[in-house]
Amino acid sequence: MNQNISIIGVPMDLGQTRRGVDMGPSAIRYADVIERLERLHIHVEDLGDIQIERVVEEPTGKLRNLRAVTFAATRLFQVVDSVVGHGRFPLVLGGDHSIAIGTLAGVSKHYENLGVIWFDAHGDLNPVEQSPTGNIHGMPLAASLGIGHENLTNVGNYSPKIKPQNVVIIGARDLDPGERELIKEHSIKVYTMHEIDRLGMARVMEETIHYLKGRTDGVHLSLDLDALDPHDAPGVGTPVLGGVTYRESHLAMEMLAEANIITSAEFVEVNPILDEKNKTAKVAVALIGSLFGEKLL
Ligand SMILES: NC(=[NH2+])NCCC[C@H](N)C(=O)O
Ligand SMILES: [Mn+2]
Ligand SMILES: [Mn+2]
Repeated sequence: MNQNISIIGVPMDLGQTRRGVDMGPSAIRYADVIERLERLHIHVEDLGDIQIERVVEEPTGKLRNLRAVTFAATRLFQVVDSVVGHGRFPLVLGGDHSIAIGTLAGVSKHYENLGVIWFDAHGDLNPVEQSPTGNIHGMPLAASLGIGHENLTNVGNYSPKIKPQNVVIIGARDLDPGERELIKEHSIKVYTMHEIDRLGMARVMEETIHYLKGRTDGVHLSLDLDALDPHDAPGVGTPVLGGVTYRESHLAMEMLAEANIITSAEFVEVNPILDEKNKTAKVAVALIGSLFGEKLL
């Protein structure tokens, strides 16, 4: 793994309607993410937070806060682009999942075939018209595939960012009808909770690593804390019962560390207002530790 990490906070909460997820980056920093990484002898620089424009907006059709979300994504794109350009590993802390639009725009410019592991209870694949909520945090994977409002698909002035065959979704258990259609239409690889239960996380990760190793030249990990079961990660805005356990998610991170395939990552949807004594931020930091090679012995 790249031993030079740049941390970028994105205090974004306008991609959904539960207040508090903008405090995610602070909560993760207070849970000692930098100290944790430095103990692994990794060089960490903290670039601080991306500025979020807070203006009252009328919804654009079905889209809530399109202007502010696009503005933040464009800023994030610029910072991530420069971090990757300097040979450093961007570690993005959210913020709601809409920020993945900017992260992927910044990362994918530097790869021919960027792979994406979307660790999430949701698909975040809603085409605008089929979105049940109008919340942009339910759309970033679609936007990165080139599907959605052009403000979102065109961040960084190119589209699409990624190819459907380079995406693996892990932990899905809540998909909207439009998302199911898209998954079928583009044959996107998905490990729902059903497959995780049947095969076990070890096999799911072996297959995922094998699949992506053969076809990609870099892999971005987009980890939504709501992939975990709400018992283990209660501080999220859209919890869904029956999720990945604390242990399974650690195993997943450890196997990614061993395989040495991850070239960028983001940890999103930590909402301290909904959390219990910063538990979810602490889980995020523990997972980041495992992703960067923390071991007991
Ligand atoms: N990043 C997330 N937590 N996304 C949840 C999305 C929920 C739902 N599918 C929607 O479109 O609103
Ligand atoms: Mn989710
Ligand atoms: Mn998500």
